Amino acid sequence: MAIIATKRLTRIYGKQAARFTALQQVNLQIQAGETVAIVGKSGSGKSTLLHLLALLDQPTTGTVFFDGQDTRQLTAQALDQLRLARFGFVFQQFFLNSQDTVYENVVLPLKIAKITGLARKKQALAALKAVGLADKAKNKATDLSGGQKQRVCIARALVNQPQIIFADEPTGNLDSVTGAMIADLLLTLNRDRGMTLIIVTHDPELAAMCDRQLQIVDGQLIGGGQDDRG
Ligand SMILES: Nc1ncnc2c1ncn2[C@@H]1O[C@H](COP(=O)(O)OP(=O)(O)OP(=O)(O)O)[C@@H](O)[C@H]1O
Repeated sequence: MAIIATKRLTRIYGKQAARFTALQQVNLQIQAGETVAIVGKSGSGKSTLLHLLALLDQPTTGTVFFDGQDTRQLTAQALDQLRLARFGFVFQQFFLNSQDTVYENVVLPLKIAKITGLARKKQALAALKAVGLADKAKNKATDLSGGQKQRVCIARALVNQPQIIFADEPTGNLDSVTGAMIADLLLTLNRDRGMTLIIVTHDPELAAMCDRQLQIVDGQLIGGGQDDRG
């Protein structure tokens, strides 16, 4: 069974004259362990789709299924729990607490999940080690390079051992060499741990490294969805 599937997923922003259909009737399936790039021109609806798949936003019509479950049937609290336990997020703008240490940033999802004591410390340090930043644990986040900051974000995303990592332009703020390192790191997590990766990207190299590309044109999925029967 697909870990994520959508049926006629549609998102309309605004009302009346400002009404805009950002995503239209998207049907797709993503299997556990896949790496999927969401590609398309600026404004085509990529981030809109990612936010819906990650259950950060709700469709106007249509459905997202997670592990076969219709997510419309979940309460807000159940959705929060699901995201916290199963999803990790990486964004272009990092969203680190810059005055906190690297360790404090990475440990945050574990605190929210109420994991305490030695288990928390071990998990956070293991995540930092996985991204090659164990030696920077005590540094302030603000003192890191762009590539290092993104590695902290990846450590934070994987610290809860999620099933899926959602990334929105994870290499967008990085030079090409650093971007390639980050792309490699994400793909390594998929290979070594089986984490499903769903990545919005303008970076053709990163997109080509993924198993599959979902092509979005004007809010419609024109290729790569696996299931377009609707
Ligand atoms: N909150 C919103 N209210 C109104 N329109 C929105 C909103 N968010 C996005 N849009 C519009 O929906 C369309 C799709 O936006 P989206 O951010 O999904 O595109 P994108 O493909 O991710 O673009 P980019 O590559 O530039 O990030 C755009 O035309 C955008 O202006």
